[in-house]
Amino acid sequence: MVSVATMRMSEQAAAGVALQTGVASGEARDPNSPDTAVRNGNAVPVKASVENFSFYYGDFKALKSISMPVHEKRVTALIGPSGCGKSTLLRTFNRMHDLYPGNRYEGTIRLHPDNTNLLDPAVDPIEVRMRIGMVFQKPNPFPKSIYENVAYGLRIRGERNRSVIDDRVREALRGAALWSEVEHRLHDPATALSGGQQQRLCIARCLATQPEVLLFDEPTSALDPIATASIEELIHELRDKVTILIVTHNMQQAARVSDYTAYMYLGELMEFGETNQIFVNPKRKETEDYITGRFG
Ligand SMILES: Nc1ncnc2c1ncn2[C@@H]1O[C@H](COP(=O)(O)OP(=O)(O)OP(=O)(O)O)[C@@H](O)[C@H]1O
Repeated sequence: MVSVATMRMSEQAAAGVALQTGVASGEARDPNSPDTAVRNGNAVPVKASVENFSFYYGDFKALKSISMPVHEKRVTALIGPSGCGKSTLLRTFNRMHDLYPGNRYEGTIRLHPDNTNLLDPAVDPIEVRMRIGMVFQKPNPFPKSIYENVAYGLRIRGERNRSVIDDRVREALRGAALWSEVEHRLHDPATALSGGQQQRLCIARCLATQPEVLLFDEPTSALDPIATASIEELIHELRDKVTILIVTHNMQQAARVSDYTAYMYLGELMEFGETNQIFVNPKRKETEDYITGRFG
């Protein structure tokens, strides 16, 4: 991720700003495997591979032959101008498009290590959503207590043991950096929380079922700067535990929180790379124009 993103990219480069990147650590698999990518000299496993993926809303082709890796326990940002297909791609990961008739997938999205094609009609979308959680733009807690919001997914999975549920709820609220603020009011309605707390509750709700991937669709666009900073900090902490994909309109946020960035335009993937490379030394002029605010 990039620690300084407020200067124009060309100024950053000229000033020789040393941009900090998350350094891949020793969890590497075989570097020659197609499921790994070499980063900073270390192999980073791939959690999901998007392969030649296209998506149609009826006759409209919204995504065109996208291929990219999603690295394990890293944050990947999807950026690009309005309508380029960021949300369409993100929502594909938990098969949200299945809910509407006329939508059509082509190509594959494979989840590793089991190589499951998430788009295979034989793969149950409910099972996909257990493995891949989603946090939306606006916090959307259920009209239930704080505790029940987090316990919900566990109960759906059939967990009945009260002490197991208690432990998992506590662990998920801790994981979402909310525990200390709610431990004495677990049975209050979730709607009594502030917007930022509600968003962290929605993150805890996802974490309770221990997903492998978390999808964030502009998770801070409805929040004030302080709540935004706490969600960004949380995303930074969560990347040790879970693979994250985030859609954001905010270039500085993409630079701050992500390890990898995908720049999309008109349904195509224009450029994918490490975030510091994309922000400091993009290969394509279109990417540079977007990142520097000359376009979009
Ligand atoms: N339900 C739908 N039916 C038909 N077309 C759609 C539908 N949803 C999105 N589109 C179209 O698909 C394209 C990609 O939309 P998408 O919402 O994925 O873009 P985006 O990059 O996330 O945009 P934004 O940043 O404005 O949210 C756009 O041309 C949009 O108009």
